[in-house]
Amino acid sequence: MYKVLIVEDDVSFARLLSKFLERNGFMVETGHTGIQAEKILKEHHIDVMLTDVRLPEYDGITLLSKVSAPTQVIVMTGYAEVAIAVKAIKQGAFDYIEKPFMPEQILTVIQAALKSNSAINVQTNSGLSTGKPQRPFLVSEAALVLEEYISLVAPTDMSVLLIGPSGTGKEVTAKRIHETSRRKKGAFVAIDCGAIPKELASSEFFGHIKGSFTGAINDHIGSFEAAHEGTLFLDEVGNLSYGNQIHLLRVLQERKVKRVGSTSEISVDVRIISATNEDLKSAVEKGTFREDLYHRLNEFSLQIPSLVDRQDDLEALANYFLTVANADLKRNVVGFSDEVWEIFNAYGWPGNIRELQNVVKRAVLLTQGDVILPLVLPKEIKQASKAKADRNGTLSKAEFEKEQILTALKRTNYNKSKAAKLLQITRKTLYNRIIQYDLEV
Ligand SMILES: Nc1ncnc2c1ncn2[C@@H]1O[C@H](COP(=O)(O)OP(=O)(O)OP(=O)(O)O)[C@@H](O)[C@H]1O
Repeated sequence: MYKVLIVEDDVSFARLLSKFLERNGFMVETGHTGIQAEKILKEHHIDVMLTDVRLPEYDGITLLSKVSAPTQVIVMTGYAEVAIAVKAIKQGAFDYIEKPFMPEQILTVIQAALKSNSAINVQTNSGLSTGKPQRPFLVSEAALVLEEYISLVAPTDMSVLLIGPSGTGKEVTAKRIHETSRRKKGAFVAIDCGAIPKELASSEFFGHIKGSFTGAINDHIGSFEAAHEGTLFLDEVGNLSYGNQIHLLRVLQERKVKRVGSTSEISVDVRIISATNEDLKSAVEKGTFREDLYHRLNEFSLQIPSLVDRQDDLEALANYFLTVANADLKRNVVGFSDEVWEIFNAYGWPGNIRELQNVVKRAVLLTQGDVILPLVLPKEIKQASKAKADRNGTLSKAEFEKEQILTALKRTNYNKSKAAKLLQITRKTLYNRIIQYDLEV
């Protein structure tokens, strides 16, 4: 979780801002003066500092000089304090924001600051150390909405049903809910309901005692008991047999389990998160999935988007998997060529995040030089993206150029010098094109 330091002498505004950022998944520290902020900076790792310019003791610009990398600083200025904002940026602030601002505006600036930091980390990690990043910094609309829902539902004990295609990160989401819940000290136990034979499901869920059936050579703790005071993740829940659905429902109603072969009941305190990649509602209509169980599991449902529906996360995810693969394979690959990004952006990723992860790892393994080239990508990915490019062949030259410019700007976080470099044109030409195409940047 990223940590933000708010330095603001208006205590109620600081409190409001802090609550808003916490709801959006950040950890927050607050200081009301420069001296308090300095102390916090010494004691905590701060990813982003948001500071007011007008502070008691000394101002935000002086505080800026006491901050060192990798903390990014965003200065909050009053209306018409542009000169101060410019001074702040010259002295190393990442950006400034004029008060009053909309909550979404501050989120966008913080995300941009973190993104520019994560680019540095990716390079450092892939080049110099083997440390793996904790998780990628995702910025798509879909990822932000998902994060918001996770932070709302995690502190409750509601049963959550995760719905989404294979490889989209349902288990990762279930773990995040667990880790940000009050149950985080308890176990996270995952069962793949599609993988356990029907006749062993009871023993898997509820345990058994020695001798209760052929092959039961020892007492066995079931997943419910193992997840006591923690979270039980039921993957592919739609694959449970009708009989096992009845057993599961009974336990969820009574919160007690009986090991197979035993008569004594054991109380369990378990939160259930389940996942499905099929339409459970239609299974209910067809009568293959019990409606009462469906409602028990679905106190809150979350749709996990396909990778193509969160295209803005592709770059962060690919860079993240590059860093992880470098660490795993002890390699030093530094990035992807422009052609590879084009192929990645055009491809449909039917296997979603898992497929991207596998493609990047394989590419790292096959790469001889510093940069991943199309050469090391699987043929089907190149073919699919070529077909898409051919279909787009009807785009006019101007439309094509416009798209290229927008992609480059997005990829460089709207840094025009870097975008021009990427496009292999001069800054002046880029400015001319922005005016010519009336691009909002
Ligand atoms: N947000 C993420 N950040 C980093 N890695 C991720 C993220 N989401 C998914 N992954 C990776 O993608 C792979 C697939 O994720 P996961 O197993 O959670 O998907 P799933 O939807 O549960 O898949 P299935 O339906 O096939 O069980 C995993 O290796 C996981 O580590």
